[in-house]
Amino acid sequence: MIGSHVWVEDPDDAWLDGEVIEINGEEIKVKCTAKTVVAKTSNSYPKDPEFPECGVDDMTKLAYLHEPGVLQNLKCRYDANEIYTYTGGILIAINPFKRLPHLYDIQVMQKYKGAALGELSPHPFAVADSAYRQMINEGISQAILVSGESGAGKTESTKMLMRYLAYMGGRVSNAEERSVEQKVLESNPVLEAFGNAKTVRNNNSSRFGKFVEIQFDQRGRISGAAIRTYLLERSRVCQVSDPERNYHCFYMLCSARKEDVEKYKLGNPRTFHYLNQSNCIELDALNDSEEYIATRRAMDVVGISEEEQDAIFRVVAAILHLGNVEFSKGQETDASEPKNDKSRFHLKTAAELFMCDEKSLEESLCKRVFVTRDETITKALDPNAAALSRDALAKIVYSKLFDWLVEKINVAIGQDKESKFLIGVLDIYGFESFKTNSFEQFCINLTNEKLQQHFNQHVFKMEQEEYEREAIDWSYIEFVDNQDILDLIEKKPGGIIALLDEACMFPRSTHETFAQKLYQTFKDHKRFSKPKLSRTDFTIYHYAGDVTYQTELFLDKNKDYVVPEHQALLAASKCSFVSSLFPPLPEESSKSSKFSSIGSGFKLQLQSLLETLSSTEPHYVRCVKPNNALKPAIFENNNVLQQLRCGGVMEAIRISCAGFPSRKLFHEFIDRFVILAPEVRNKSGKKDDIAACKKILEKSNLTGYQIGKTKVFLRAGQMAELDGQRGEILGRSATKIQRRACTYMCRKKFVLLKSSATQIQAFCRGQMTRHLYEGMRREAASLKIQKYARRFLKRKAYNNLRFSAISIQASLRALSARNELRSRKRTVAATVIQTHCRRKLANLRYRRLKEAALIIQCAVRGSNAFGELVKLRMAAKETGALQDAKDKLEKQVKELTSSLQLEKKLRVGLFLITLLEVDEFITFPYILK
Ligand SMILES: Nc1ncnc2c1ncn2[C@@H]1O[C@H](COP(=O)(O)OP(=O)(O)OP(=O)(O)O)[C@@H](O)[C@H]1O
Repeated sequence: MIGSHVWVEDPDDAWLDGEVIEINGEEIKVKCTAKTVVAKTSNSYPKDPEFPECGVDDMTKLAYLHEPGVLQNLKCRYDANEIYTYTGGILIAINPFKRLPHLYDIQVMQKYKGAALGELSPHPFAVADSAYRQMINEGISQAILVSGESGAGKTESTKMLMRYLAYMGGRVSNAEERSVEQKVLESNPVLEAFGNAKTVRNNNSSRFGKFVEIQFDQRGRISGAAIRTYLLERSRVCQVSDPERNYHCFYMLCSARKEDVEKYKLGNPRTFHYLNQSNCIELDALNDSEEYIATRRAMDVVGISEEEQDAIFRVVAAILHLGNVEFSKGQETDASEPKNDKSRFHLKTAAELFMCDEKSLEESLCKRVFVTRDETITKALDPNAAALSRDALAKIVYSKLFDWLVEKINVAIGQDKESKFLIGVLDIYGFESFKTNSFEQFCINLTNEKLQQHFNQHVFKMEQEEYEREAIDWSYIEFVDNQDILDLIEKKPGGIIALLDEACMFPRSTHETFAQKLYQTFKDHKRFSKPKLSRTDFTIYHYAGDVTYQTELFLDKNKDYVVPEHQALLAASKCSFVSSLFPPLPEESSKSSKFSSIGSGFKLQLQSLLETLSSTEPHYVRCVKPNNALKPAIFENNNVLQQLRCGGVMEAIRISCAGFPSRKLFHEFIDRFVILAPEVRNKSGKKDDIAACKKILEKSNLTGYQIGKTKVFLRAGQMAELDGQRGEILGRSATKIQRRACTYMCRKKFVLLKSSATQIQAFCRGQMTRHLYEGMRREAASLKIQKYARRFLKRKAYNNLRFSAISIQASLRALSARNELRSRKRTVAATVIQTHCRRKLANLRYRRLKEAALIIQCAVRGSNAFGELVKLRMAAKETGALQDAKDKLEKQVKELTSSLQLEKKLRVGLFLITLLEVDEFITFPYILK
């Protein structure tokens, strides 16, 4: 319809959404954001107008379930850092390529503990929890299969699953002895150092498959564990393409502490042929010297002794030196010998490190011994063959070393043979299709075909078989069965592996003859083809896509036999560790064919793995790599879609939604959901069971379910719906029980508190009364004391006052007596003084009077004399008798005054002068003489 919104296919972006602007018969024109696209109506899908902004956490909840809808959902969740999404029971994990620590901390684990799958956001913890609970509740072993292409995040997801299982089933370990789960988790760095390498697809790619089996005891506690590894990529030891790296341990050892580097005669990794074939030596995010220390620490933890560690790294160093031994033509025809001194040095060092004989090492590389019925022939190898022999030795030693490590870790962890259940976690390489695909890809893809079949069987095939068995009404759901591909590869006789083994056993076979044989045998097989332009390649139409394999190295890589010369050489090593890697072969196998097939061995390993898996309840985690740049926040639609298709996720969604993904046996169903219709309880018999199930389903208002012969079949989401209703009722009941329990407990507490309170009160009151009484007593006592004190004080004050009064009186009396005495004395004294004074005054007056009388007398006499004098003077003057008169006067004055004091003399003088107006000049000299 014009104006409606649809999804249309696009070669670049897989799916584009836009508005229909034109319809021409079978074709529609759609206006998308960046361009206008013309597409077939059949290739377009309607867009959900009410698509939730943050998507849905389970694809089966999508209203419009189609490829673009799934993609849109994953993309919008990925953009919001929601990297996990369910597809029914499958967990899709999209690699965030950035750390999201908040998703994995201990609080998150606590949250997921016991929560039903789907109750919380999708998470590996939820998958692990569901597996753990199923194991405990139903007593069935579980398996969690983690798959995805290289770099999709399988190993990281596996670590999360293991951490959660360790959290749930872990024991409290003491400080000295580490628990099983700790040992399992701590063995990771060792396995990663020796089994991981940088590839184009992943900087820390596991180059081996891993199945960790965690064993539990009856009580659900971890009691043991075992690690099984699959098909380590051996060729990497001697062949590295740019920009990849060899196994991490080689670079770590070259960056080890100085004394180790010197001990193993190592140095710059670029000087070693096995490392310098690629330009990539260092990794940004990986510090090799720190990793070396971490690896040694992890080795300590898993119980690898110091001597063993030394031997392990000696072997690693020996491999590097071995790789530097080059060969040139020897003196004999077709013979070879170490090329130069440098090669000889490395050969000698390798022999020293392996602790074997140098000459024997050289011979084991440059010669082959053939034992025929009649004689033993020694054949020299040409330089090329010698180099191949050298590489074969390096590879076999490394792979034996890796196997030894795995075995050692297993011994250190310890298995519980008595264990009742297990949870296996499978972290195995995903489907691979490169430009050149060799034997490794062939084996890896076989694994994925096998696992896909397991998945098919579980999700689809068993589903359909069950529907038929249960005789329920279902429309036939087609699914892609890959049994024919498995037959093509592993059928015995006649499958590709069988033909390869055959070719390996015929000395004259080459990869060309092998390819021809394949073409002949499978020319009509619909899953096999011969590429037109190639004479030795073959293509298999795998479930996940077509892969063309190059057969060149198939024969070599399939041969898993230790060259007897190498075996003999290293078995004779003086180092017990090295010789233990090559224990003597049993008589039989050394006599019979030296060949054993890696392909067949691997096939058997897979068979055993699948047997284990089929005895477990599987859970699936599909890891998806959103881009090839290994960068965060880039979501490449085409890339993701391809992986979803390969992982069978799209098919699973389709089937899951179309069929009945949830089912339960009647009694299980009733046990679980009887709470929804309690009235059906206590009825027995099959008929009753069916009626009870129907009743429960009716009451829960579900439609579209089916009742089989023994089970109830539910459509996608219905189990969750029932669980939700059950949860609600249980929740309500729990609240009721809680309420009762709370009331009971509160009451009990209350009564206890009340009686305690009464007791306390009584006690307090008693105490208080006593205190009061004592207080009062104390008060009374204090009043008495006060009274006495007051009395005492009053008395004391009275006494003081009395005493003071007496003393004052006494002192006053004394004072007045004294004063009286004094006044009397003073009166007497005054009288005496008065008398004395009067006497003195009288005396004085008398004297003065006397003096005055005298003076007056004098004066009178003087004036008389003076008068006489004046008369005399005048007479003298007249008579001349003045002088006589004068003398006379003077004499008289002298006489008069001589007895006088100076003052009186002066007064007389003055008197004379003033009264008598005597010339002072005359008077004074006389007077004063
Ligand atoms: N959940 C995650 N959170 C953060 N980073 C992750 C997560 N999952 C994966 N990665 C990143 O992606 C890288 C590749 O992941 P991982 O090694 O688990 O891939 P893989 O699928 O095991 O690859 P291979 O098959 O090559 O071993 C990790 O080194 C890590 O950087």
